[in-house]
Amino acid sequence: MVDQSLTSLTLANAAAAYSFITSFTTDDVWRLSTFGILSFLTLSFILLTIWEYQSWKKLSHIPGPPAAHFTILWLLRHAWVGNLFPSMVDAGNKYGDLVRIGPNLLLCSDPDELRRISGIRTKYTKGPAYDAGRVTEGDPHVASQRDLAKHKALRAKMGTAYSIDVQPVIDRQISKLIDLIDRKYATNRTSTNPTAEGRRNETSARFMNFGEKMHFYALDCLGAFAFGEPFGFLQKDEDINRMTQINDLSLRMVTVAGLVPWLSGLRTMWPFRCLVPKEGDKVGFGILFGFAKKLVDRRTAPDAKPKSDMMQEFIRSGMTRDELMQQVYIHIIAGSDTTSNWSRMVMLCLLTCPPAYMALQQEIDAATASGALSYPTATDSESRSLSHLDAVMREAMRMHPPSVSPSKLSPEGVDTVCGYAVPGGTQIGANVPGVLRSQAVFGPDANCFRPERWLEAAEEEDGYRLSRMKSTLALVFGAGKFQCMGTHIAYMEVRKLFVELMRRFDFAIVDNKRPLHVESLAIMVVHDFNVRITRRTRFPMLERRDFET
Ligand code: HEM
Repeated sequence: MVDQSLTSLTLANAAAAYSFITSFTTDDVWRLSTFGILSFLTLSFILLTIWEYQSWKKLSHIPGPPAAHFTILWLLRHAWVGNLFPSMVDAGNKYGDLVRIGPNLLLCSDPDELRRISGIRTKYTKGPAYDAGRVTEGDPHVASQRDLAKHKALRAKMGTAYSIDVQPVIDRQISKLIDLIDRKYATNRTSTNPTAEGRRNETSARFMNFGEKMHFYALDCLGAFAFGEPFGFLQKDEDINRMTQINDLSLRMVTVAGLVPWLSGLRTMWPFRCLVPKEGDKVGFGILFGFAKKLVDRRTAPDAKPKSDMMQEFIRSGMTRDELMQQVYIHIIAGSDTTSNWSRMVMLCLLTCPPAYMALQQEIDAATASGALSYPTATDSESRSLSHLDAVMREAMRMHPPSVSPSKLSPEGVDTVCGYAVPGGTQIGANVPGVLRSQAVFGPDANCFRPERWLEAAEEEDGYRLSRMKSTLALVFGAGKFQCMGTHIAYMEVRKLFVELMRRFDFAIVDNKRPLHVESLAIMVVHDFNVRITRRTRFPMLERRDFET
């Protein structure tokens, strides 16, 4: 009975509602929907304003470009057009040691603060920008690992691999490069060939893309000391599977994803996941996945013969299969663009500064003549004794750092950075390009490429200035618990390479007006760095037996 009356009541209500709705005219519907949309927009606007105000207020006491207080677009614009490092230097010069460059992003140019932020006992963690460096889902590689405990454990497992002797394999890649240059790109300064055609062939202006060859060299070194064999870039003298080309193209997206961290999350969603490299791709990074899988399968097979490379040490340290695969990715990402950029900038600085070029050549010639440098490749300790080479390498890196580290995340509570209160959860980036132009550390001519500053500082008795210059430059490799693990390897690769290049060849710029094209992203990208190479007569080239073992 009760049920029946309820049903009739509900039906009566529904009928009333229906007749109410059907009594609406088109105008009523139009007015109602306009009202709904306007209310929604007003509410969204109010919430957005409150959110913007709170986010602005949080760091409003820290100076910076006005637009950067409200939006990351200021920084994105500089990154997108490949002008990231110069804009960082400018911001530091204009606004001081701590600058607000985004609603929740600060840029610090004080070397002591940067060392503290990354120090061994720091409570700062890796910020969300590190997610942009992740290659696959699952556990990240060491560089993208943001969990401090997991990061520490992974670094500990990796430690011994970095103490293996990488010198012999680096020597072989240097010899391959020298041989390639000699066979394919170098010409003679003069020729005694009896025919005009012969003379032209021996002296005509061929040129080599130095930037590209440096990438080949760095990748082959990595392949050889990390995974037991070079990738073969130098041997084939070609961009195998367009690896370097696609790498360069992807760096713009990686930089943008580092500045707008939520973009990294999109790669797992449709339709973006279709664009992400995957195993089975015929070109680019996808090839890496297949390579990593095959390599790890081969090296962990029960009948695998142990090798003396880093991978063997990683296996010995008890890494899981996934961790071993991640090692392949991180080494290729961390160790190839960076080192090749350094070599490129050393060459650029030498070519555009004749006194430095001549002084270095004389130093290497004198050491060769006195028997202080071995043949066919000088040892690392012999190369270390070349003080001018050391000064040129450091000065080139100071003027043109190869990369910048992603920003760190401040701990809970309030920290004081450069005298400003910084609330927890704020991202702080290192203005390394700016720090390296510090007049307080490097002198009033810090904007000038002048390797002599390192030699002068080395002559001072107390050693204070030199040690301050060195520790400030070292920030290029990060600091403390986040510091680069391959610093000594990068130094060795570049130092040894330049001894052998400079004693065998002379180099000259091809396009004097624009020697190269640089895109300043989170990692510098270099295009069209063409050089002309002539053989020097003083020093013998290589025999094939010198490197085909
Ligand atoms: C000129 C050459 C190089 C430069 C400028 C450079 C720079 C850097 C920077 C800035 C970081 C991040 C630091 C941070 O998170 O604060 C890093 C991390 C790393 N680099 Fe390098 N790097 C170079 C060469 C290499 C090489 C040759 C290798 C390997 C053979 C390597 C292996 C690593 C690894 C494994 C990490 C991750 C460290 C961690 O997160 O604990 N790097 N590097």
